[in-house]
Amino acid sequence: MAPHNERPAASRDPRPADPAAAPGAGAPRTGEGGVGDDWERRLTALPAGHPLRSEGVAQSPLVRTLRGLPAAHTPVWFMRQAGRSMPEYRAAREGTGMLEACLTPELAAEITLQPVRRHGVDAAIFFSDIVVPMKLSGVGVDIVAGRGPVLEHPVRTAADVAALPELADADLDPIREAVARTVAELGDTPLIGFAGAPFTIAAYAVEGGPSRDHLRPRTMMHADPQSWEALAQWAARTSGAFLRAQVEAGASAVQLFDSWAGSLSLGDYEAHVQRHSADALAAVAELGVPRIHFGTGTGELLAAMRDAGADAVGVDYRIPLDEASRRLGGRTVVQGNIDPALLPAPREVLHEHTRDVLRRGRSAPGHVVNLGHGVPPETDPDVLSELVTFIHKETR
Ligand SMILES: Cc1c2[nH]c(c1CCC(=O)O)Cc1[nH]c(c(CCC(=O)O)c1C)Cc1[nH]c(c(CCC(=O)O)c1C)Cc1[nH]c(c(C)c1CCC(=O)O)C2
Repeated sequence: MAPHNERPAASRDPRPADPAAAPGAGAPRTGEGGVGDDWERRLTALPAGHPLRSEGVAQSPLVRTLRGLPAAHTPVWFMRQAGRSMPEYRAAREGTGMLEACLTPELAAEITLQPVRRHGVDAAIFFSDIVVPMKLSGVGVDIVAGRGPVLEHPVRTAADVAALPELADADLDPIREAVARTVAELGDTPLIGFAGAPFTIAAYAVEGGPSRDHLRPRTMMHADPQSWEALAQWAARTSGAFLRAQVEAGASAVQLFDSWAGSLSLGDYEAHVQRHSADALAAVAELGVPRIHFGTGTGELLAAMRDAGADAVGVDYRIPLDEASRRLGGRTVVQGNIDPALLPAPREVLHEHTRDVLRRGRSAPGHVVNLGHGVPPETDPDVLSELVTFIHKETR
């Protein structure tokens, strides 16, 4: 790997940078997990030959930043970077259903690699979907184009919950194979694995499909707390196993997507949701990979989401990163939060907004640039490539 220019972007880290330092060599910033945690100790459970054990991936801007260490530049990747905005994605997906594509290892690996090749982003995100582990366990679910996940039978009663099939370890083999194929091509670029958080998974299960306010799962947690508990535990086990399979096969970081947690009050989040997300994140704790926790509309939940066991918190476009960092006590790495609405704006407008995001991100102990939510399908892919170059130039 080329030696890194170790000058921190905005001298936000007063410690001298040492490019030869082993992971975890930095002085701890906090004593309770998150930034500055004892990474080296946490690596011991990772399989031999794992990419995170290589110098290239361990010293990559994404991994260093998520660990709270200074990096060569501010890393950037985009949620939904693999998808309909790219002509090569549309070509690869031609005639293949979404879930079928996710479960064809060669195709899933190829699609995962496409945005890394095209945009030069600092991470790949595994091409799959939050409902894939549900599908692999045997639940009747499909992804309907333009709509999202739809279940054959919504899960609404104690009997529905009791009938949910358990995911078997061997069910995850196509995931392991796709991840292994992907990391074999990625070199020093880390792969981010992901899963849906229990609330977001349960929201699809109880509603039976996409919904706006997620009323049914929110009703269930109060009206039938036992069923809610059993459903959320099932979702945490299933998502946890999905995360673990990706990490063991080669993912070097993970993101838990609680996309719909923004419909919850802080009280409901703490009483009925947080411990289940903590269980999902705990499934990879001993493997030592950095963990990102993301939701939309979750400005009130940021600290609670961090406390579920995350090293970094993803922030949507609704609150600025300096305010997010303040709510996190200034001790947690943040990810975000370019407003996807600005992608088609004139270049100077997008650049000014991006500079503002970078400036505000400097108030946190680390900043990974992302969008506030996924790449809209109609995005001009050249805008994303140019944005990556711009961010790297601004922060080198
Ligand atoms: C809520 C959610 C889902 N899936 C996901 C979430 C959490 C993130 C978020 O909040 O957006 C997660 C997801 N889905 C997909 C990825 C792949 C990696 C990446 O980010 O590049 C990831 C991380 C691929 C996908 N997942 C889906 C697509 C589009 C399918 C297609 O190309 O036909 C992709 C690329 C389908 C999907 N799957 C889901 C929805 C709402 C949709 C959109 C339906 C549509 O508009 O057609 C459920």
